[in-house]
Amino acid sequence: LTIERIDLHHVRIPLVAPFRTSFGTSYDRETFLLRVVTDAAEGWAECAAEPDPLYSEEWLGGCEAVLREQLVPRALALGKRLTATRVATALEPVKGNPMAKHVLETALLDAELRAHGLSFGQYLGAVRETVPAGVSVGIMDSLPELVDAVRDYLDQGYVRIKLKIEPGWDLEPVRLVRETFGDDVLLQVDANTAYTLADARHLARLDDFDLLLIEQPLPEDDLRGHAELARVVRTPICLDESIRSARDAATAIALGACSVINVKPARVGGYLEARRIHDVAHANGVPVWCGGMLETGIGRGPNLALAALPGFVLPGDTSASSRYYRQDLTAPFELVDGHVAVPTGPGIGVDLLPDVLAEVTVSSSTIPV
Ligand SMILES: CC(=O)N[C@@H](Cc1ccc2ccccc2c1)C(=O)O
Ligand SMILES: [Mg+2]
Repeated sequence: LTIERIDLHHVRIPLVAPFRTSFGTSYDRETFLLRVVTDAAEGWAECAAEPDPLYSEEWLGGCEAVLREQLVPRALALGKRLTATRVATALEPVKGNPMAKHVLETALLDAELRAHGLSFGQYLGAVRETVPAGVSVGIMDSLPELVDAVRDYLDQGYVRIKLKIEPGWDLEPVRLVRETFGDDVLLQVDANTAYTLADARHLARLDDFDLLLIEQPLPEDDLRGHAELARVVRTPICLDESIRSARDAATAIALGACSVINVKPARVGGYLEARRIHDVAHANGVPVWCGGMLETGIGRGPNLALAALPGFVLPGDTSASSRYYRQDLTAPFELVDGHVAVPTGPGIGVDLLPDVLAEVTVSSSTIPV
């Protein structure tokens, strides 16, 4: 492939409802889409970062700068030899910055696969045509509002409920959801690093509620703490922010820091590394599931292809478009009998709706190639 043009489309899309986590509240999704025009086809990808570095150390301004100054020049240096796999290798000398790497690698992979008429599912090794969808429920202003939200999602058919928790909003909401909706609902929690090892005995009280897992209770760099916690808490520990690579996955598994992994391509630098994490976990008998970052259809499409790999045995956060957006940037992903269909078209298998993109675009810019 030869890169002919790269442009960024900064978008701001209102969320259907505020989304509150232990690290903040979002009222709309602000991000950029990267379009790469090559001699063979065009590719698109969505940056998962937010305006502020609260989920991880990356943020939109930083992603754009590192793409312009570091990543795109290294991809261009490949000239005609450029392929998505070669770009992934060319970007390795650049430390960190996985979300910035993910958006460039994914756009190039989209272009490459479209040129070959291959879908992400075919390329990654999908074994299913639909995947069961879970839903991530934010921290609410009151318990009744939480119950209403969970009831609505269950009525829509979501097969798993994930509750965001933080100190002061954990045991009560979990107990109320369990009491209200019964023991059969698949239920898990996500703390986004909000606790410390000093909270171990408190977190162990969640064992009464038969949760599938407790996601990222401790800081992302506290593998030892998660391993200690796993000795006190019976509920399986799942890591999200702590796992940046297949090597991190191997380390966390070996240390007993987790027994489930939330795989997010944007957090690990792209789909190639995400598949390696799947392979490492699968080889160790550790279940994985596909996490989400409030993606529009541009990011949701390839995530669904990943979620269809054999080791993705737990419902992911691959919710329908309507979970976050009244109007998605692509044809909406719908929940049908608790499942969402894996795109079958070439590349990411979705196409932007130009008028919707125009409506939510704040600005566009070009990266010199
Ligand atoms: C679906 C889900 O819970 N995702 C992340 C948290 C997250 C990620 C990115 C976000 C961007 C804007 C607002 C909230 C966000 C929450 C998680 O699993 O930890
Ligand atoms: Mg998480």
